[in-house]
Amino acid sequence: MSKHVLAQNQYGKAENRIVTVTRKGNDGAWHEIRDLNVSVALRGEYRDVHLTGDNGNCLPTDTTKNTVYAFAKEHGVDSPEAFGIHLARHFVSSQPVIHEAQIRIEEYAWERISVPSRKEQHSFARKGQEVRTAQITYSETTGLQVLSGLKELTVMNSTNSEFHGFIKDEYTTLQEAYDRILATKVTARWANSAPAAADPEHDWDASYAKVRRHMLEAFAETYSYSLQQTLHAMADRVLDHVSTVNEVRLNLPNKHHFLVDLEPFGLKNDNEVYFAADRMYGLIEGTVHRQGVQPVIATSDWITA
Ligand SMILES: O=c1[nH]c(=O)c2[nH]c(=O)[nH]c2[nH]1
Repeated sequence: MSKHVLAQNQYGKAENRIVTVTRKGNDGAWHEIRDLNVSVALRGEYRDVHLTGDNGNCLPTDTTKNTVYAFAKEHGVDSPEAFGIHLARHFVSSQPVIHEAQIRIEEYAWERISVPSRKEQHSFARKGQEVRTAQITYSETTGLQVLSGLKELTVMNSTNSEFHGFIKDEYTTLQEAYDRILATKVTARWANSAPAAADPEHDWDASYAKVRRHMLEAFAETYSYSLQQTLHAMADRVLDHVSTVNEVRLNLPNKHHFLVDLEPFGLKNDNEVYFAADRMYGLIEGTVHRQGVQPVIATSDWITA
């Protein structure tokens, strides 16, 4: 027996990253997403667990994690508050040794990328995190070089993404995917032409907005067989539509969303509940430029998801 006093204690699985996709409309083509970070803390009769090694009162943190995902399917996520109330009540009412449950939730806000030509809506951009960048170099010999860009622009397609037909060697375990979430945090740089850089009337805000719009529309409209293909489509679209841009470089971390297996709880996961992994991640990088133009954007920057 310890001569010291065990005071406040609590435990549970923290930071369960969960994305839900709800399909609406007759054909289910209108998607709504919720993106949550859910932490569970349980308080109750845990003296023995701490003092004697008897785990008879211990509901595993792994179970609390499973409960979060199963409840997202069973009850849906109407709001962080309603979802948290379901969970907190459940833990306290289902186990006599649990006297209090605290659920902490962060919700990340997304806005729809509206593509006027399209009725299905499954493309989103994370709100309010994007950073615009610019790098200007002036040399006596070579003149002005203006690189524009953005970073921290997180986007998601909740369907229209597949990945299959890849090499399978003795270490390959990845399953082929025929309907997956495609999400990435875009870092983009683009090189502006010398005449644009030298033009005192050049409207930099307008060209930024135009590049951004074409990248987002290409992301939303491309039916993707790989993030590499999406990367190329985004850069290509910018070069097609913005004549003052000569080169586009994109760094696209593949922000993986894994379908949660709900079968052990008797629930079918019809592409509705995902685990949003923050690492490790695939990192897809590439430059696309106009014919005859020498690429100038550095390829060695260290970009993280
Ligand atoms: O779009 C993708 N490109 C890849 O190269 C890749 N590799 C992987 O495991 N998943 C994916 N997805």
